[in-house]
Amino acid sequence: LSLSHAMSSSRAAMLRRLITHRHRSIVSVCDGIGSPQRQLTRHRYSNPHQGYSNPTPDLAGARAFTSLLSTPWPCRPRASLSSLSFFSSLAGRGEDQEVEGLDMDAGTVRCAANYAPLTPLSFIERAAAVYGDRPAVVYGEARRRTWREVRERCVRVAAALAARFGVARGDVVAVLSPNVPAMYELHFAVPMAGAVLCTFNTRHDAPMVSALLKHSGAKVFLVESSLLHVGRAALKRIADSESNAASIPVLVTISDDAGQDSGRAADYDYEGLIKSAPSAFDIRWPADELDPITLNYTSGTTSRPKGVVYNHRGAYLNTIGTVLAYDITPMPTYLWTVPMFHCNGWHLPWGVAMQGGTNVCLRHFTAAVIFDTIERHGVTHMGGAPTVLNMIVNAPAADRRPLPGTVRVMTGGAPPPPRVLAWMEELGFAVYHIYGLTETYGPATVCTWMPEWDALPGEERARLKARQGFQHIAMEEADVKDPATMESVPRDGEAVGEVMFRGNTVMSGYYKDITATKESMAGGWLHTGDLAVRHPDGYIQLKDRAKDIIISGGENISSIEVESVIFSHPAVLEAAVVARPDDHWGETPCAFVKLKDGAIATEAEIIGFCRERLPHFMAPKTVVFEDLPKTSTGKTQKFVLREKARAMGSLTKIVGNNSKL
Ligand SMILES: Nc1ncnc2c1ncn2[C@@H]1O[C@H](COP(=O)(O)OP(=O)(O)OP(=O)(O)O)[C@@H](O)[C@H]1O
Repeated sequence: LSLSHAMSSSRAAMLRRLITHRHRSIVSVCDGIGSPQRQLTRHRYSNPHQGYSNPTPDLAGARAFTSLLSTPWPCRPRASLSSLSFFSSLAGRGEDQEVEGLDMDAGTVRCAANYAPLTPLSFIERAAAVYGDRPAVVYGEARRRTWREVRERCVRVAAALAARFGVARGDVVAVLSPNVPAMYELHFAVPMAGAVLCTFNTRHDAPMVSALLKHSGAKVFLVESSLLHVGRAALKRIADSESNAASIPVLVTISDDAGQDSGRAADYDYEGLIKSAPSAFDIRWPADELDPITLNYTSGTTSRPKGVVYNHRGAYLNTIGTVLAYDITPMPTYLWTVPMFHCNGWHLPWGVAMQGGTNVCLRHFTAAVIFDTIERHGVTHMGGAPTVLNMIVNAPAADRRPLPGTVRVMTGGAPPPPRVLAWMEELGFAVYHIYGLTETYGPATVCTWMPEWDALPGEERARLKARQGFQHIAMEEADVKDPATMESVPRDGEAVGEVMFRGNTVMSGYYKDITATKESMAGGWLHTGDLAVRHPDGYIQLKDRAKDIIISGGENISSIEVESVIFSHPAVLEAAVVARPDDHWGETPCAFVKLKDGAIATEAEIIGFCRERLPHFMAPKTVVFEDLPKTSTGKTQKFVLREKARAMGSLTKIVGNNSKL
């Protein structure tokens, strides 16, 4: 609770009682430093490290404060990420916070002893204390740093961001980088500076990167050396279109070799910044656990990428949920094959710190590199979209190595074909299937495995594992609902509805798009746009994205089901099925198929294979053999294929009196 110094202490005390009574919580209002609301100051917190001094009372401040109080708590205005700093605390972690009554009659309080805003930053503090001398990051032959060293580097990066570039609470710091150690460190360093980390997809081109830089309002832009050409071209586009030089982010290069800071504005170097950082810096802990921690853009599979805001509380909870869902016990060795730019690496930069594990970083990988690295470092956990699993199971025998022990693999991001899951298990991997969206901090459900299923035949096990399952421990609820009535669909494995979520690991919102935010959460549930059924045992199974479902002769066809069958054909490497417009049927399934190297299959053969295994109306009527266009998160860009199928025109020709050809 912050109160204006303009008020008498008795009025302040009265207001405090009122607020506590009305909201049953203590409201942290604003920090008053470095913001236009300077006059609104923290009355009951003080922080000796921040050089706080009594400001002059000011009417505008008092008015702003009054209007804040009259605004219901959940609706306080939060217009932009930087304006969130308005609500931030001066205090460190509230050590000098006075005791506040939560319910005086019941004798309960909220104070530093029993409350700290949840944040994944606390994981690295603990890791440095508990696992200080153990390896935290391994990269290439030479790079190996302990948890104490990594934590120290993160604090120095935070100090440099604040001191060199004036990064303040709520500012956005953008990064374009593969999974190198700096990318890992920035997941802690940027929030330690009180700022918001925004990671870009490494396959984006300069126009897209410049659009996202502008949209995010990033103040600093860190670019790994192999992507500098994209980063520089993006900045040039902004410079060409902007008259205000201050709105062009500062470029910092991340390179493998410890470089020197040349001091030239456009030429900062990550390692140089660490070397020249001020030695003392107080981590800017979030004042409010709902303060933003990261800004993630969606994969752009169905439309242009949308900016999704995560908060500290959600990130903390989702990390715990994911670590538990994925059986990450203390001191794992985690291989970084999931891009950290995708939903913050499914929250495992924070998750590996939580369990004091070793992060094996990789810039690029092939199946051979994966097998080699697993063997060399004794990898216990890794993750990947189904395309990565596909790469592993199709690796030539010469590239494979025996696994040193059980390697747990978390897969998600797209529907995993049951056949691929079965092959992975045959190779000795233990696969965990998760499902979620950028809007749910990545992982939101897990196909919880029941021990009695171990005894089932391989194909049946894979079929069960391909289901998306239940919400993980940190998500309150996942359901399949009819979006018109918001009623849950019956648990019969047949009625199709939309997957919806509610809970603490649903995004804060779409950045700068309150209309889209409200729409996405209409009725108190996050609407996913994914269509699914619920089986009698409660497990959710995705059938399609709403945009991908094929409607043929009035029957719904799940493209995922047809793809699963095509995938099980021995000659097929990848498959995607989309709707082809049809004058008679409305739509018919059209399959795009990539064959394995050297394999041969004809259109008639693929269609026949499907007709033997599926109701005939579900079998593709057209098969096209070609490479599939992908997003950088490994998803097939079905909108591109749909366009191609549309261009083919109708397969059935109506020749009059409704007779067809
Ligand atoms: N395990 C899974 N099984 C099936 N589909 C999945 C799974 N995990 C994720 N998905 C799909 O990925 C979607 C979430 O993807 P993400 O948030 O990365 O961006 P996107 O939805 O692909 O991009 P955009 O929203 O920009 O079109 C889900 O809505 C779902 O359709």
